Amino acid sequence: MVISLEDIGRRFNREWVFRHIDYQFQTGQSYAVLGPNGSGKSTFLQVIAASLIPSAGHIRYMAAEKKIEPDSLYQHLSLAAPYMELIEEFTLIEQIRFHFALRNYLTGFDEEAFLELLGLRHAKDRQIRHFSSGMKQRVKLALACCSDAPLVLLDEPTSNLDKQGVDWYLNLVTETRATRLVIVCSNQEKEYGFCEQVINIIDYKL
Ligand SMILES: Nc1ncnc2c1ncn2[C@@H]1O[C@H](COP(=O)(O)OP(=O)(O)OP(=O)(O)O)[C@@H](O)[C@H]1O
Repeated sequence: MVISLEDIGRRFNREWVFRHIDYQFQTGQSYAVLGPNGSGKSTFLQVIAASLIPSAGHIRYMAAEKKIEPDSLYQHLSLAAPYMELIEEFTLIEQIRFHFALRNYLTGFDEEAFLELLGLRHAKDRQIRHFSSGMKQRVKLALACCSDAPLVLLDEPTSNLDKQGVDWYLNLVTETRATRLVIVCSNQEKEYGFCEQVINIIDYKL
């Protein structure tokens, strides 16, 4: 997959969050989008995900040499973000089965391998609403990384994770990021150290 940004910007009312970004994202590379709180990382990720329209410029998506329209980009991406909710009424196994009824597993995964990797087998019949925030974060990350999508977007991936959870996340990404395009929004080195490319959103303020 290739994502090309041509002079894109996004503003809310009169205030530009970022402007004049020319950039190209390519499969096989991982990218970190950095910046302090409120600098615009999540806004940028939502523009990449085509859930927010850029206020200026153009964004183009290509996969397997075919153009993808922004309206159908959702079929090619998976996302884990603080503003993305799990279905609290479902048990874990219901959540997993619901998700993978709509998306395919990444090659090499099935329900058994997914449960093994998630490490929450003991809680598979517990409702998500009774999960701790760290357990929910693990579920979100595993669903995003183990879905068969060429584009993986991770916003603040280690929020609510303890040291063991951070190590688990780093293993998950290492196991699943080959041959995909991964974009991580972060302000913590521990969660993006594996990224080959870095974008500082504060470089695009004016
Ligand atoms: N829907 C919206 N309407 C108006 N302003 C918004 C909206 N969404 C975000 N903003 C503003 O855009 C700016 C960037 O916010 P954003 O959430 O993208 O930052 P961030 O870098 O992801 O922050 P954090 O690290 O705290 O998550 C902030 O000033 C925020 O108030």
